[in-house]
Amino acid sequence: METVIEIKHLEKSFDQLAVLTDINLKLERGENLAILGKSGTGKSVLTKCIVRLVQADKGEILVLGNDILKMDDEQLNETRKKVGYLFQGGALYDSMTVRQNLEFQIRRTQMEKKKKELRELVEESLENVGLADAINKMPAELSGGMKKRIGLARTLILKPQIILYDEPTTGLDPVTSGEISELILQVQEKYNTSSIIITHDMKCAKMTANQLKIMKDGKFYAEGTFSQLSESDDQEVKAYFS
Ligand SMILES: Nc1ncnc2c1ncn2[C@@H]1O[C@H](COP(=O)(O)OP(=O)(O)OP(=O)(O)O)[C@@H](O)[C@H]1O
Repeated sequence: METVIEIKHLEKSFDQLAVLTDINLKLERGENLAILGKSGTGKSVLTKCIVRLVQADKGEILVLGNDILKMDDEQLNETRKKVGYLFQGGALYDSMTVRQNLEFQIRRTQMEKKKKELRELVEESLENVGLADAINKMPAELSGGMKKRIGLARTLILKPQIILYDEPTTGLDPVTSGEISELILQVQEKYNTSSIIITHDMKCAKMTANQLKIMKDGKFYAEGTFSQLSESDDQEVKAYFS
């Protein structure tokens, strides 16, 4: 097995607020890890630390073998190309068509591509999420579920080795949530990506994750597979499965 992310004793505070107190985790290649936890426990802060959108205070964050906290800007940019981050709202640019949103992702990372190659990449990533027809639409014309799919297509276009999903199914109806979870699985199988999935959606965790961790007071309180945790006698853990 190859470890793609390893975090050791990560700490992060904002002024007096200690958000992450002692985070330790390992993510292996091809594995999906779901992180559960009450609102405000620091799940988003943790994923942002992994790509240094938030600067950690202490600890080690090894991404593909290198410590993200010690990288210069160039190394950080290179690493960020390999780590896709799917934000909660999909974060599409409203004034751009779907095609332009996807092309911009490539331009932003200064990857040189010929026009034909760029067109093919855009089309392929839209096909991957089942939305080839939406290529000329504006984000305002898309439903919430479609926006999430396009957000994922935009992440996939860079062919990341790791994907960080921040609440990929929040705000969606159960059927569409199921479709997004199915898509997360398909991506993992097709590209052998490794993912961290922050979610409140237990169905999503059950469908997608090889391992689950429950966060509480800035650290992981419990961990295991879905079936292991679902059989736990601990009241705090049980609460997630009731
Ligand atoms: N840039 C920031 N500056 C100050 N405080 C912050 C910042 N970012 C996050 N926080 C605080 O850190 C805590 C954890 O926030 P975070 O968004 O990680 O929670 P979460 O577990 O992802 O919650 P949710 O499930 O509701 O999305 C919150 O108290 C939040 O107010």
